[in-house]
This record gives sequence, C-alpha cells and structure tokens, in this order.
Amino acid sequence: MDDLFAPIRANETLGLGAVFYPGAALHYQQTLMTQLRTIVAEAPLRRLMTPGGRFFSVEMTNCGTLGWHSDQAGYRYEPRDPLSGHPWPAMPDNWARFARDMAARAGFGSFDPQACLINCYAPGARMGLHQDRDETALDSPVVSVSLGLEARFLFGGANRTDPTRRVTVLSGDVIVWGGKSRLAYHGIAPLRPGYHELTGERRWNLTFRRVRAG
Ligand SMILES: O=C(O)CCC(=O)C(=O)O
Ligand SMILES: [Fe+2]
Repeated sequence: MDDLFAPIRANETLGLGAVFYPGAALHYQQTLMTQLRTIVAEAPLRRLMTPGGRFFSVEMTNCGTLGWHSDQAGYRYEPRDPLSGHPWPAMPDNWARFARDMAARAGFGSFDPQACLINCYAPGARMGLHQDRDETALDSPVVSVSLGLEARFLFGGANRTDPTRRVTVLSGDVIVWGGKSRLAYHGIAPLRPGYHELTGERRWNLTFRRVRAG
C-alpha cells in the first residue's frame, strides 16, 4: 500500500560488480517469509559467539548444504547445525532459483548457492563493517535480500578505511555484489525500532553464497 507513495528508486550500481535492485523481491516477500518460518522452526535462530568471545547482536540460522557458523574456534561453514547435529534445512528450490536469477541480472551466470545465511535484527542489532570471505568460491557473488523493517546498509571498498556509501534498504530490496566488489566491506547500522506488516518489529536478511568452487 505505502509502496505506491514510496519515492521511485532506480537500480543503482554501488561499485564494479555490485548492484542494488530496489523492490526486486517485493512480489515474492510473502512467499519467502512463509517459507522462512518453516526453516526457523527446524533450525532455530541463535546468537553466535565471535572468535573473541563476544556475542553477535543479530540472531542467525541457515539453510542449504552448508551453514555459516562462528564460535571461539573461528568463522567457518558447517554441513550440520551444531545445535542439533542435524543437517541444515534444505534450501528451497525457489529460493535458489530466485538467487540465481538475481545473480544473472547482475552479470553472474550460473550462480549455484550452497548456503543461505538467515539474519534476524531486533531494534539496536547491527552488523559491523566486514568482508564476506569465509568462502573459497570468490568468483561467485553474494546475493542479499532484505525483508521487513528498513535498515541502513553501508557499502565500502576493498579496504576497511575506504569511503562507504549508505543505502536505505527496504523490504523486498536485493543487493548483489561480486567480481571486483566481492570482498567489499559492508555492514548494517543499528536497526531503528519500527513495525512492518510482514515481519513485525524485526528485519530479516537472506544472504546466498557459494562456498566452495566446483
Ligand atoms: O543484513 C544485511 O543486509 C547484511 C548481512 C551480511 O552482511 C552478512 O550476513 O554477511
Ligand atoms: Fe556480509
């Protein structure tokens, strides 16, 4: 409803190989959210520990053949959910297809994601500037989908101190980064409180990655 009155936001290049697609998942967000509830019932959200012994403010889980995990032993991908010992829930075929289509739009053909990291932000939760570099398949892009409350996404360069762009990401927005931008620093500013009819007082984010080549 309010989408009618939202300012028109055009696709925008954030860097070489990095494209912002406002609203690209808008038609699909209800489906994604419904499927997300099933996945989270099987592999519950949890607050992971950083290698330094602190806790992430964002709650996470995964689906796919591999899932991202962190504890005092470091950042890594695991084939099983360490909480349950069971494999992660399967990545729904339509999710993988959607991520592949978005990657192709950004110029990355035949993207075949193995992992979907699911992030859930409550007010105040944030993700500091970081690179996604626990994958060896660095020729594959990252495809990121935002659901629910709006957030401020920061997108910089290959060095932590490079200047950052600040992009307001709304529900249904998609960002793809790969190629020369694959290791760009990025993060999410502390979430502002609010209410969204899709997700209530939360923001969700799905990031699709290929972890290992071949
Ligand atoms: O929540 C977001 O939009 C970004 C998430 C992210 O950078 C990550 O999961 O590595
Ligand atoms: Fe990231």
